[in-house]
Amino acid sequence: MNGCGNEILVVDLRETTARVAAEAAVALAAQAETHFDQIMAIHAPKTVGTSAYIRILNCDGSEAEACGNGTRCVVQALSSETGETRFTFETRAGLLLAEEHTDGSISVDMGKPRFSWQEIPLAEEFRDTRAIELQVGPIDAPVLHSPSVVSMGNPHAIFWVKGGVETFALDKFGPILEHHPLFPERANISIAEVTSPSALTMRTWERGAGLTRACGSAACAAAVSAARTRRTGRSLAVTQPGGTLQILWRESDDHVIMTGPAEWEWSGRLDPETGRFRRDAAEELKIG
Ligand SMILES: N[C@@H](CCC[C@H](N)C(=O)O)C(=O)O
Repeated sequence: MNGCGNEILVVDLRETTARVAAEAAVALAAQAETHFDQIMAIHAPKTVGTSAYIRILNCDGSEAEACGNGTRCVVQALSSETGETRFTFETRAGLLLAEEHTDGSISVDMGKPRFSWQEIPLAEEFRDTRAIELQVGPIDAPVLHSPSVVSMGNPHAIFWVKGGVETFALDKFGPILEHHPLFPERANISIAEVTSPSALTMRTWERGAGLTRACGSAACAAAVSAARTRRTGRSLAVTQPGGTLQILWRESDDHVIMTGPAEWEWSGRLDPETGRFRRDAAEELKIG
């Protein structure tokens, strides 16, 4: 599947106790046909009242706490199977509520952003995480500097730019910043440009996945950071290379609501331990 071009492998493990091995994820990511940004592994619920437990893996085999685009894909896969439209998922980062609307768009309640340096986490104390001391390029003429940092369950840094997000070499400085000692759990690195009080454009170098066409949690992180730094209001259209997400940072309960599309592409059978894979004939079931 894909969510705004973020490549997602949804793996249905509800009927088994098997888990996707990190080696299997790396093997799948290495093949053109099964290359993905994240795996969303759907497991039987662990907690009464939840629809499923979701384990998220990046293409380097590491685990992530949150994946907004992948969550919309899971909603679409499960709703096309069951006809249900509202789901509560459990992840490493807690509970996520999600809903499919009648027009096919899907909203995910991504929870509350966290701003303290310990929660992001950062390796050293920063009292104000709206703009921290970190820069790329010469000390007296940095190319990028003073990112906003926030946790959306997973760690994000957003550098504010002008003149077009595509003009910055994110492929070069993304991996360096992802592994910067300031981020003990690494970080998702984005560059963002505010284009109006209710819109921004951005690109993201994802932790564990590299350059992607979209990142839902980064879109939330950028929207919240833009509002928090008074660059925009709290309801924004966030455009990434793969498409546009609508992000609302709700005043009433501090939760961030992400709304956007999900698209089914094809299905197959997978050995979660080895990553061995066989694509289904077109007429076979999508999931299950
Ligand atoms: N593509 C995702 C984010 C996936 C996880 C991220 N790479 C991490 O390790 O934190 C999204 O849509 O949110």
